Amino acid sequence: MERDVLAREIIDTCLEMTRLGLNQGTAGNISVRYQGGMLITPTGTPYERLTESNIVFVDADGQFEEGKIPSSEWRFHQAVYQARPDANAVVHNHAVHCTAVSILNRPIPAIHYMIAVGGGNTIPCAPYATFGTKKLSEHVYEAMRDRKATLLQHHGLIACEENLQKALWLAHEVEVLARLYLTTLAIVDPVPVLPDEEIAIVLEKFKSYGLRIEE
Ligand SMILES: C[C@H](O)[C@@H](O)[C@@H](O)C(=O)COP(=O)(O)O
Ligand SMILES: [Zn+2]
Repeated sequence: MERDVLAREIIDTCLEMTRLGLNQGTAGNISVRYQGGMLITPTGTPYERLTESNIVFVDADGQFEEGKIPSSEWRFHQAVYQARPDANAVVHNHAVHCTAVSILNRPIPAIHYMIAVGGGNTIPCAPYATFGTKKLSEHVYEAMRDRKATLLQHHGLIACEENLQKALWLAHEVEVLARLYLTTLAIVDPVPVLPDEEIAIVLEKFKSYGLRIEE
C-alpha cells in the first residue's frame, strides 16, 4: 500500500482510539510495518493535528527521517515487529482500566473466554521500565513473544495484529476484559477463572471463527 494511504489509516485509527475512550491527550502511539521498518506517529503531537506528512518512517536500524521525531516508543514498536512476524500494526494507549490493572502489576487472568483474543490464557503485564527506553522494549519483546497484547506495568497497554483495524479492535477488547476484571476483583479476590483446557479449546475455535473478508 502507498505510504500516504497508510499514514491516513494511522491517523484515522488514532482518532478512533480517542473516540472509543481508549486514550487521552497525547498519550499513546500507533505504527504499521513498512518497507523493513515502520511508519509511526510523531512524538507528543495531538492526534487531531496530525496530517499524513507528520507520520515518520523509522528504518530497521532505528534511523528516522530528518526534520521529524518519531514516537518516543519506537523501540518497543520495533520489538513487537521482531517478536511477532504475524504483526503488521501496533497500538499503544493508556486506557484507564488496562492501566489500573497494570498498576496492580497483575496479568488479566482467564476471567472470560475472550481472553483468548490475546493468544493465550492471560494478558500478561510486562515489568516497569522508563518510557522510551531499550529496557522497556526488552520487556515488551519478552511479553509479546507468545501474546498479541500485554499490559505495561504503571503505564498502559500494547496490542498488535495483522492490520490497524484488528489491532484497535484487540486493544478495545482487552480494555473490556480489564474493566471486567476490576469489577469482579472489587467483590472477590482471586476472581474465578476458566481452566486452561477450556481456553485451549477457545483458542482452537478462534482459528476458524468469523467472516473472512479479503482485504
Ligand atoms: C510520556 C509519553 O506519553 C509516554 O507515556 C509514551 O509511552 C506515550 O504514550 C506517548 O509518547 P509519544 O507521544 O512519544 O508517542
Ligand atoms: Zn505510553
